[in-house]
Amino acid sequence: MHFETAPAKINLTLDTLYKRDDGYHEVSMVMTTVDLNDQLSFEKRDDHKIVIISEHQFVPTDQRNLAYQAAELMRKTYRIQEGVTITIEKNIPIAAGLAGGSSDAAATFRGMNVLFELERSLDELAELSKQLGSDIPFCVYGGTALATGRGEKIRHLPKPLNAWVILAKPSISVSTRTIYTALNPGQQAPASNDMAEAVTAGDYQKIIDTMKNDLEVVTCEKYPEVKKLIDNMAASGADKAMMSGSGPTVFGLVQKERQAIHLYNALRGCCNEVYRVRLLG
Ligand SMILES: C[C@](O)(CO)[C@H](O)COP(=O)(O)OP(=O)(O)OC[C@H]1O[C@@H](n2ccc(N)nc2=O)[C@H](O)[C@@H]1O
Ligand SMILES: Nc1ncnc2c1ncn2[C@@H]1O[C@H](COP(=O)(O)OP(=O)(O)OP(=O)(O)O)[C@@H](O)[C@H]1O
Repeated sequence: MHFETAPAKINLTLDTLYKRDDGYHEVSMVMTTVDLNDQLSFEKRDDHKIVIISEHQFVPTDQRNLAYQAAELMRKTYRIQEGVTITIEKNIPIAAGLAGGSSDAAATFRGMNVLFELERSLDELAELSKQLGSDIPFCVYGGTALATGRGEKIRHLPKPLNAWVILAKPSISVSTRTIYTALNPGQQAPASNDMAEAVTAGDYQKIIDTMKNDLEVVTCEKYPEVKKLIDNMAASGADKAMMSGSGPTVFGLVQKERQAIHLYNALRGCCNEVYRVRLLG
């Protein structure tokens, strides 16, 4: 039996540069992990099957699960004969913009690497993983990174300084594809290089001043409750409130624990799913 932790990620920046010929968007973004984690366990089986176990009612346990797809790809690539049982304890909200499924897939690449004693590098696993999703290579490494291309090219950054993150998820699900499809890219000046500098310098104020997400305007137009939540979080004392990924989760950053408790309690009044976590990066 082997265990892996799969953390959620937030985007500190998300610049959309242009639409590419392959249908994806060229992006530049700074991503960092937070301590809201799924827990996965991996156990060998004799019968060649990939079995996903999850008690969460909305987590698919068949081929639609990204962890299943990762296990299948690992088996094919490294000619693994045995099967695997993957148990997923789901704590990251689903379809939330927090890369929950991508992080489970990434944990499966790492977990099977250990379980079957493959001794492959994280670089090799990240390279393999990109065929399943743009966010997965980042999740293979975790930490903090500047991601470019369609999100799969990773430049590691140092851990950002300590900060509290309040996450609030409205009770709607947002399709990443739908949001990218409605996007008009390249409308705002890119901020990710400045964010990479701010993170490297450990400059909290510059991090706050540089945060931006080009997908926010698209999601807010379709779902006005997301915009309301961002405004509510800012009014309740977040140093900066912004949407993560394609949404609908909104997060606010603060530095002091008492501010974090205050913000958490304020948000609990208007939103069912609220989490108080820390930057892990
Ligand atoms: C919104 C983010 O989560 C920010 O980190 C990512 O950009 C999305 O990453 P992801 O969920 O891993 O996305 P994928 O599974 O690769 O792609 C889902 C859909 O999003 C769109 N997509 C995704 C990434 C990208 N750079 N450009 C795109 O246009 C494509 O329509 C694609 O069909
Ligand atoms: N392991 C998994 N956990 C959760 N959802 C999964 C998983 N595998 C596949 N899915 C499917 O993927 C869809 C998106 O879920 P996920 O939680 O990964 O979204 P997300 O956090 O918005 O992802 P991203 O931020 O990468 O766009 C869900 O509708 C779900 O059916």
